[in-house]
Amino acid sequence: MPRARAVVSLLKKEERAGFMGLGDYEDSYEQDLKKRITRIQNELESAEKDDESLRALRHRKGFSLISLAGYTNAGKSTLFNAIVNESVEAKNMLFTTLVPMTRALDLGGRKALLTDTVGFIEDLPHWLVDAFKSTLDEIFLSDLILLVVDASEKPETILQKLSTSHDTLWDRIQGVPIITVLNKADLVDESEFDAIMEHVGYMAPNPVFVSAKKGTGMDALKAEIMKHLPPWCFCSLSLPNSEKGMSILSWLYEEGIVHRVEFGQQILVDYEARTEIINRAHALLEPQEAQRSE
Ligand SMILES: Nc1nc2c(ncn2[C@@H]2O[C@H](COP(=O)(O)OP(=O)(O)OP(=O)(O)O)[C@@H](O)[C@H]2O)c(=O)[nH]1
Ligand SMILES: [Mg+2]
Repeated sequence: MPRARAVVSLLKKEERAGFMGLGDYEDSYEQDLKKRITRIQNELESAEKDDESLRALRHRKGFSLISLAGYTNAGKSTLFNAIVNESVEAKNMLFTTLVPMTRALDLGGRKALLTDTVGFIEDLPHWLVDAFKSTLDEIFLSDLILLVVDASEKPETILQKLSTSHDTLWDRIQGVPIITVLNKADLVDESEFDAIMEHVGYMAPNPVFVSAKKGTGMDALKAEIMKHLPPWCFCSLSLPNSEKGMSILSWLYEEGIVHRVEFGQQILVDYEARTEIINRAHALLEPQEAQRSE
């Protein structure tokens, strides 16, 4: 926040020509930058407040975190709304109140937090880059990044933006998978598709074409998301047929996908969940109670 505030005051001071050595400043660009700074300030403010609680909740609850990243105007917010409208929202309303641009979704039984972020802008002055970078933390914490690109731009521009986005993300994400989403497919015709694929092929081998505005390509995108979520493991567990066993079972229903339950002297349950959930379920049982096979 103090940094963002300094950024605003710096900008105010420097509103005259010659700012950043770029000569005359166009009004619209200046306005755009100011609006962006206000948004970054808001993001910083909410990020500071929510970061810890979000991270803690996410880990405790076994959520996967998916972030929308990309240049400004690529259509991230439109895509965010399209995905949210098409998906079942997870019942955990806590997240919606905690973080305005994050929604808890239920993707075929897998719970995910989808977060919209502020877009990259070209030629950010270096002192602003620092302030901006902290808003990227949301992206760096992700399990999966949807890198949204405006496919209606020239193939050269698409490639250049993809490349800059990768450079920005690469150092910090350490192997987090990136799905390239070529948005605004409704503005692209057949021959342009081919030109885009030729240009971006090596950088984005399996891009998904969507139109966030028209809602097309969403099934393919969801399938791609499911494919890239952190792996879950199958596990069979034998629980005591007791109050404790029942409460672990209901916890498993909440945290994972329960495929089969058989009630007898023991409760036999086949389920699927993140490894940390499987380990916790196991740890909740006394050694003699647990019989696990994976
Ligand atoms: N034709 C078309 N326009 C789209 C599509 N998706 C988004 N747009 C338009 O593109 C513009 C930018 O969309 P946003 O969703 O605000 O873009 P953003 O990436 O969130 O931008 P920032 O928040 O500034 O980073 C808006 O005018 C949208 O209506 C699409 O699939 N097709
Ligand atoms: Mg947006």
